[in-house]
Amino acid sequence: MSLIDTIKKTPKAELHLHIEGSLTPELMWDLAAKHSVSLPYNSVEEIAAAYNFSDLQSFLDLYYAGAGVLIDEDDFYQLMWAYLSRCHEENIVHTEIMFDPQTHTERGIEFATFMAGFLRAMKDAEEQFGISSYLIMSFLRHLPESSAFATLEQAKPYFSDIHAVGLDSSELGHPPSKFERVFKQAKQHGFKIVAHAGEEGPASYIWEAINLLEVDRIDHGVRCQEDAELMTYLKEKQIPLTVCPLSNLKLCVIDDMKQHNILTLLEEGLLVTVNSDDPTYFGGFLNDNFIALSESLGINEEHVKALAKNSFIASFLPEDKKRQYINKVDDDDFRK
Ligand SMILES: Nc1ncnc2[nH]cnc12
Ligand SMILES: [Zn+2]
Repeated sequence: MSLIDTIKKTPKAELHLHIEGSLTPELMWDLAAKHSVSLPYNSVEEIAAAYNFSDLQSFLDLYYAGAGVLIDEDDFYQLMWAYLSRCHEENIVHTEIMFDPQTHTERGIEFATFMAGFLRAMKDAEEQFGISSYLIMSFLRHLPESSAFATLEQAKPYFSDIHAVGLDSSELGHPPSKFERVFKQAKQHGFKIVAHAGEEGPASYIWEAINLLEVDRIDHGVRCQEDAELMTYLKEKQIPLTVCPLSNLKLCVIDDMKQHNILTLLEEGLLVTVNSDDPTYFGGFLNDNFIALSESLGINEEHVKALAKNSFIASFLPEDKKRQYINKVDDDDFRK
């Protein structure tokens, strides 16, 4: 079997995916027409052609504008359903999905509207495809701490539907320490904790995420290599990094995929996983990220299996489920 077939057929979990970043240009176009939202584009092709970014902020500006077409419950259903259908095609059997409540509540959309759409699609995907999915509620770090506290409060009726809280948006100038008190409260409510750190920001932000937010995983974390002590710590504690190769390339964190450090980190013994981040903006879903690594870094079947196993180890699934999936990665029967 070719490596591409192995990539496609291997059961995988995805742990770093922003649902708003899976909005296709086609769905954006259709929903804009449905709600008479004006877009600064004249066609689906023009939307796709606009996706050239110089850094994280240049992407975020388009990403938040694009989310403006998501208005009613069915829009959020369609968004989630499209992503989970793609998971089914890609053999993603479990996914932990970030959503940004403030992107919607700041526009006057009710918490109940997007939660109902998301949860209905997640239930349908579980029933029709057997895909399990968890939600990660992410706070926008460019907004004040008070807004994150208000979001945590608004989420109260949905606490049992949410597995973890996270931190995303503009990293530079918004260190994890800004949200220490919110995450302390979230932890007291029993949530798992993740945070974007070390994507554009320095290694010190990764230390803050570990020491102040007490994260269970770091999202991105690729700048950890700048601090040898941090590398040793991440390895010893096996703190997972949810790495997003095509995202790093598109946002100019690296100039060339050949420079990506994911293979070095894997071979050094860090618990790294492959993820798509915002697949429709960055030119590829999960399997495309694996394929990019095979083309540029020459990853082989053993690497693919190790990365797929890591995705389950690093997930928030119960231990027995993790074990079942890890065994399945080694079980050649899934390829037949
Ligand atoms: N790659 C990324 N970094 C920070 N915030 C994000 N929100 C969506 N994608 C993001
Ligand atoms: Zn992200």
